[in-house]
Amino acid sequence: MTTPIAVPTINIDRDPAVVGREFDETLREVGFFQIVDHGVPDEVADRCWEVTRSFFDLPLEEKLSVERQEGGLYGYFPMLTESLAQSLDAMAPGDLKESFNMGPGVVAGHKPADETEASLFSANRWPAALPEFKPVWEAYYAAMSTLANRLMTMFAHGLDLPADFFADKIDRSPSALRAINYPEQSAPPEDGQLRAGAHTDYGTLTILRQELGRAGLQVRDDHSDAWVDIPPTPGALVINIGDLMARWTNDRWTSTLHRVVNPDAGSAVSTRRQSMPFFHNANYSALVECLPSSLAAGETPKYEPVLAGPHLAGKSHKAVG
Ligand SMILES: O=C(O)CCC(=O)C(=O)O
Ligand SMILES: [Fe+2]
Repeated sequence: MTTPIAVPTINIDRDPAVVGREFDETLREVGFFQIVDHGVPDEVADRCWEVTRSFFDLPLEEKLSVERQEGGLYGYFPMLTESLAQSLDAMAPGDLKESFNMGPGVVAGHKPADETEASLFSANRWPAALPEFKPVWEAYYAAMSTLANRLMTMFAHGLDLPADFFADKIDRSPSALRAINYPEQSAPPEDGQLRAGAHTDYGTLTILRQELGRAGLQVRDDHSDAWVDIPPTPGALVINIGDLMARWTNDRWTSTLHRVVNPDAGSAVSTRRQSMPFFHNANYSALVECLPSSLAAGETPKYEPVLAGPHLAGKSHKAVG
């Protein structure tokens, strides 16, 4: 039997060129790692985490007052609204989760290219019952954007590109901050129904905060034909790359399949789980095509060039119908 892949923990408070090199070594094997010493202030992260829990504890009608609008991507998604497995065209029941989603909002001076981009830059919805929710989420969104930009610079180093290679491709990115609540399961799941079905993320990179003590996130290891746990680790954030980065690198870096499994039935302790992924994206009109530094002599690009925005919107709509 092959040894399962290791998902390393990397301190990023070091020379970005050295860290980028370590990212490259890891991402050639598996599209996931954890980071520590990432500079996100604890109070910004913890206040956001706590107000989010209060949001999910609100009565359903309060949550529905900020429900996602038809065709939109932001606001509250009730239980079973999304099936991530369907983003890969697999047939699967709705995921056993509810979520709240925030986008960049309307950005002054940015003129969307078309209606789809305008929907990604539409106004956010905020729950009236929690006045502190909006400023606290905006602060965490800003901290995640700053961290994502730093990681993209490190990625450029790891890919032998100029440090600012991605800068003009991510300066108007429609990134999304999401909070997910996976409630206790009082009834058995349907066949093939998970907390989050197997999927790859769609964008450049994802920054995920998991709840300590609530396992469930697993990544696919094709070499050993197994699912490998990513344990929630104090102070660490999980980083994974999405499909756009895999396309950019011609699969030198893999957009790894992952899922969130159901808790054991009849557990004596609470199995409610909260997580907060920040899905970083490239600009809507950024052309994502094989990077010359990722093409070995004699190789041809595996993917057609795509515009980042329509690729993202196409995948989201498959998952939420
Ligand atoms: O909740 C988690 O730990 C991961 C969720 C996830 O992979 C996603 O929403 O894309
Ligand atoms: Fe994911």
